[in-house]
Amino acid sequence: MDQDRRTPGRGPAPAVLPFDRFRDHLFHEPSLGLWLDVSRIRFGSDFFTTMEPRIQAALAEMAALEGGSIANPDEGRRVGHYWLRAPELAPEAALRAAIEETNARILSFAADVHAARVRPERAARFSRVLVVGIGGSALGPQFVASALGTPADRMQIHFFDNTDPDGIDRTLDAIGDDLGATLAVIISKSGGTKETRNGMLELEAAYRRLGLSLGAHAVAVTGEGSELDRFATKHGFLARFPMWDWVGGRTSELSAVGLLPAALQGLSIVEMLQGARETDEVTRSKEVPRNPAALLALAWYSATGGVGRKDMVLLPYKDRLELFSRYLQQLVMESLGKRLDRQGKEVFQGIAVYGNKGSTDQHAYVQQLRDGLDNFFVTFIEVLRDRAPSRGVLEVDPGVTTGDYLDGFLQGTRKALTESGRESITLTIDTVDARAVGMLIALYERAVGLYASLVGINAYHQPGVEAGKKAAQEVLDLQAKVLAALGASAGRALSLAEVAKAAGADDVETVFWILRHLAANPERGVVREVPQGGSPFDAKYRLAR
Ligand SMILES: O=P(O)(O)OC[C@H]1O[C@H](O)[C@H](O)[C@@H](O)[C@@H]1O
Repeated sequence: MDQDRRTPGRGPAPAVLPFDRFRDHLFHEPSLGLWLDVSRIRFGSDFFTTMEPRIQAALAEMAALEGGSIANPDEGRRVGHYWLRAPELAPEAALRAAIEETNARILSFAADVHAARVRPERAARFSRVLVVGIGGSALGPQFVASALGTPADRMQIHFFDNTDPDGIDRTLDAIGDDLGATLAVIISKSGGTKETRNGMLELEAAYRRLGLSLGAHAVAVTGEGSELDRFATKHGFLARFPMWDWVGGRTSELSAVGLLPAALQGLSIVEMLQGARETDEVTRSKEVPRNPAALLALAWYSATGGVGRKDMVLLPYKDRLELFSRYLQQLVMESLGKRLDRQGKEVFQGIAVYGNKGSTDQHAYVQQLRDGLDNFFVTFIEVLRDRAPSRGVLEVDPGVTTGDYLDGFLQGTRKALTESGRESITLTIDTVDARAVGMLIALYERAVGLYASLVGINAYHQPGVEAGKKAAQEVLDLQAKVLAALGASAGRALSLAEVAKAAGADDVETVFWILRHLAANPERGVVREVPQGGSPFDAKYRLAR
C-alpha cells in the first residue's frame, strides 16, 4: 500500500470489479478488430486526469519523432520505423523513395524466387529459406513465421539465431538434402555481429561440402558498406537489401529484415504493412480513451509505478502467438531497461517480460501468479476466431468445443487473478492474420515509445549490450594465449597456475573456464589430466600428441 501511495491515482484492489468499470474503460476499434481492456489495472478514478499532461507530452514527443527529429540523441539518430509503413511521412523525398523502392524490390525478388527465375546453382528451384540473424534480426521473422506460417507456404523457413554449433547442426539436419535448394537470408543491421557471421561461415562450409557456393544461394539484409555488405559483394550474393541506421533492430520487423523472409514464405507483407499503418493512424490520437497505445503505456505506468515494480507476463491464448512474448522481450526490455534517464540520472529502469501461451502456462507457473509473489501484471491476449471455418465444429462436451474451453480458461484465469488482487490487461483481436500481426507490432512499438517518454528515458539506444560482447572478445583473445602457452610447453603437462602465468593472465578463473571447455571437446586437442583423488584445480593440461 505504501508503494501504491507513491504512484499517482492508484486505486484499491477489489475482488469483484463492477461491470461499469469494464464498460467505461473498454477500448474498441472495429476497423482494426481490436479491443483493449485495462479496467483490471488498479488505477483510481483520478489517474487519467492526473496523467493527462504527461501523456500529452509523450504524444507530442512521438509526433516530433515521426516528423524526423533526432529522437535518439546518444547515437545522433532519427527513429523512423513508422515511415516504413507510411513512406509518405518520411521527412525527405529520398527516404520515401528508398522505402518504396525496397518494398517493391522485396516483392519482385520473392516473385522471381517463387517462379524459379532466381534459381539455385544446381537444384531446379529454391524451396526453403534459412534466415541467419540474431536479436532484432531474427525475433521478428521468427514471431511472424510462427504466427502465420503453414505447411502450405511457398517456402518453409528455418533459422540460425545463435553461435551454438549443435543448434546449427540440428537446423542443417532438419533441412537435410534440401540444402542445395535453400535460400540463405543473412540479416545483420551492423553487419558485424559475430553470432551471425559464424552462422554464415558454418553455412558456407555446409554448401562447400556439397560443392556449392554460398554466394549463389544467399542474399544479405544489412547496412550499406558494412562488413556483411562487403562480404556479400565479394562473394556475389544474389541480392542485397538495405537496413537503414534510422531503423532500430528491435523495430525492424517491417523493414527488409522481416518483410523479405515473410514475402519468401508467401505471406502477405502488404497486409502486414497495412495493419501497422492503420494502427499507427489510430495510435496517433491525442484522445487517450481512443488511443490503445496510450492506454497500454498508462496501464503499464500504473501497474509498475513507472519504475518497473511489476513484471509484464504475456499470456496469449493462441498457439500462433506463442513467440510474441519472446519478440516483446527484446522490444520492451532493450528499449526500457536503462541505467540512466535522459538527464543522466541513475534510474535503473525497465519492465521484465516473460510468458508463453495459455492455457499451457496454467499448468506450469500460473500457480505462482494466483497465490504467490504479487510482482507482475498479466496481459491476456484473446483471439475471437477459434479456427478456420472450413474446419467445422467438433463438440468435446455437449455444446462445447475445444475453442470454448480455451476461452473459458482465459476468462477463468483472468477472474481468479482478480479475486486474489492480481492485475491484468486483456487485448482481444479477431483473428491471427497478416494484418493483425502488423497491428500488434505497431501497437507495442508505440506503447513502448510512449512509456519511455513517460518515465523520461531514451528507448532507442542499448548502451548496455556492448559490455558482454567486449568481454567475450577478451576471453577469445586469452584463449589464443592459453593455446600458445600449451604449445610452447614441449608436451609437458602444465598446472592451471602455470598456464595462467605463461599466458600472462592475472585472471586465473577465466583460464580455468577456457581449459575446461577446450578439454571437454577432444577434437580441440587439449588433454586434461586430473590426478587420482585430486580436485579439478589440481588438473594439468597439455596438447594431444
Ligand atoms: O542486426 P545486428 O546488427 O546483427 O544486431 C543484432 C542485435 O544485436 C545487438 O546485440 C543489439 O543489442 C540488438 O538490438 C540487435 O538486434
